[in-house]
Amino acid sequence: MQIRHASHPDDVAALSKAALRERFVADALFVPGEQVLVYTHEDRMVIGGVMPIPGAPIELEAPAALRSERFCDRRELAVVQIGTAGTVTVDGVEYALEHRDVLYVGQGSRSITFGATSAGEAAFYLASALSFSGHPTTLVRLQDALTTRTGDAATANRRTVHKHIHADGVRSDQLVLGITSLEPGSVWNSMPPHTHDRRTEIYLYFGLPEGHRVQHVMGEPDDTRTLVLSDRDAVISPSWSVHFGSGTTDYAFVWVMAGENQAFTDMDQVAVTALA
Ligand SMILES: O=C(O)C(=O)C[C@H](O)C(=O)CO
Ligand SMILES: [Zn+2]
Repeated sequence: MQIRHASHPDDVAALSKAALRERFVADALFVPGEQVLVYTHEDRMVIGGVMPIPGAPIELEAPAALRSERFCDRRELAVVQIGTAGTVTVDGVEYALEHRDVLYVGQGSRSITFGATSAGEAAFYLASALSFSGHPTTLVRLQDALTTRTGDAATANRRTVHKHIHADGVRSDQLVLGITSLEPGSVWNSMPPHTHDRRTEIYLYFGLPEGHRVQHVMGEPDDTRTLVLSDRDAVISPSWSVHFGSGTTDYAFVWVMAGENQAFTDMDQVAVTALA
């Protein structure tokens, strides 16, 4: 498991592009037949990718750095299907996840196994935070997520926000998670920009066609840096950082937060004219 240390905003200005990526970007998460995990000390979140292949299920292992017998001994976990089909079996109960379905796995779950079928690619994105309550494991299908449309085509940011795990939905201790999709012709996500000092947020961009990129903006509002991201790259936003970006075409992203509260609206918006 890769380890990313927590960061101070003053560090960011002096970092080279390569060092900025090493601190905040997680790429190559999706490797056929493997489990790839990244631990960030920002709110002790873990993200990762698991890509089983048909006939070779993968059981989630607790990396040594967690010092726990099982992954969910002290953690809750969200599993997002960004491929097309596959199964997650939690303590003997099998859940079939289609594209953009999310499985919330409660703390205390013992055995978590990822499987693929011949029906399509199984690409599971994992996001986890500390938890001690043992909330029930629950499947949230895309069509059951809380759905809102926001933004404006005139400013190229018309998008649909699906909230799968949130304060008024599936119960969790920390995780708040959803999927946002840009409409054709719209490219700017998360406008107007914002920070939320009480939560870390991680984006995983996906659905970005070959030959396209997202220019992701991070940093304190008055001292931003950009990162050019590819399909299936994740980027960690510490609580002090804005997190927005523009693609060379439309795309989608999984956003997941953990921290002090689960209040989606607890954010400090930043006027575009205040960015530097
Ligand atoms: O497009 C958006 O707006 C978002 O998806 C915003 C994220 O959900 C977010 O940053 C929540 O804090
Ligand atoms: Zn946010």
